[in-house]
Amino acid sequence: MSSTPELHAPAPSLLDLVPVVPVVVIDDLDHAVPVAEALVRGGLPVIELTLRTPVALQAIARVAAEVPDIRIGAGTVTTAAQADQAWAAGAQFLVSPGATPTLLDAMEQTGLPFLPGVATVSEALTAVERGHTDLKFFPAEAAGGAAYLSSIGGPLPDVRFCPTGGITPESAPRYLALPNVGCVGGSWITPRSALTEGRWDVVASLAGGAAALTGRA
Ligand SMILES: O=C(O)C(=O)C[C@H](O)[C@H](O)COP(=O)(O)O
Repeated sequence: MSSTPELHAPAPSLLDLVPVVPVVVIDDLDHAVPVAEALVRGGLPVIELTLRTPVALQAIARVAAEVPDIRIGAGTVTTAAQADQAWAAGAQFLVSPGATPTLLDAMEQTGLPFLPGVATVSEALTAVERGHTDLKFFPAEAAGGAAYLSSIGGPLPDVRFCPTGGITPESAPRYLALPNVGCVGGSWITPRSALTEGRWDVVASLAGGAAALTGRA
């Protein structure tokens, strides 16, 4: 019997999907699908929908069901229960602003890829001890910015980050130029005013600008 070797390409890291992961706050459930569609149109087929509003889980479920072209994740996962709820709603990845052992347990148990949040070298080492080398650096600008990440790249050569928090289209290239940064996160792509006014064209245009960002300033 001849056998064709199957190709098992490793799933790309969450850090290598897009240069900027849009961090989105949804107040009105009806905004979820048009926002996601606008991001896809603009060239950013990834959305981190934060669990900060009462409709967030429903919004994740809706996007997962109705916008197949986007990779939908849950952000602001701060409790074990939220990790489970996000998984059940259809989230395809999880992002947390920090990481406790309980939270790491819960996120691991979902089987989803996730980015645990860290702000210090010790926190990063704690995550690495558990096998997690793709991390969120939060709050990026306040915790030391690109200079901080550059400094810790020597002692932590195997760790890569998605810095998030206070990053702008102007500062993003400084981060993206670092070898230990795969992407950045930011909320500037989906301003609240654009959502409340239904300006999906604005979201698509901001997504287009973010999708074109690189480490070359
Ligand atoms: O909600 C979370 O899980 C967070 O960790 C916070 C967000 O990532 C930042 O609020 C986004 O930062 P901005 O682009 O400065 O708005």
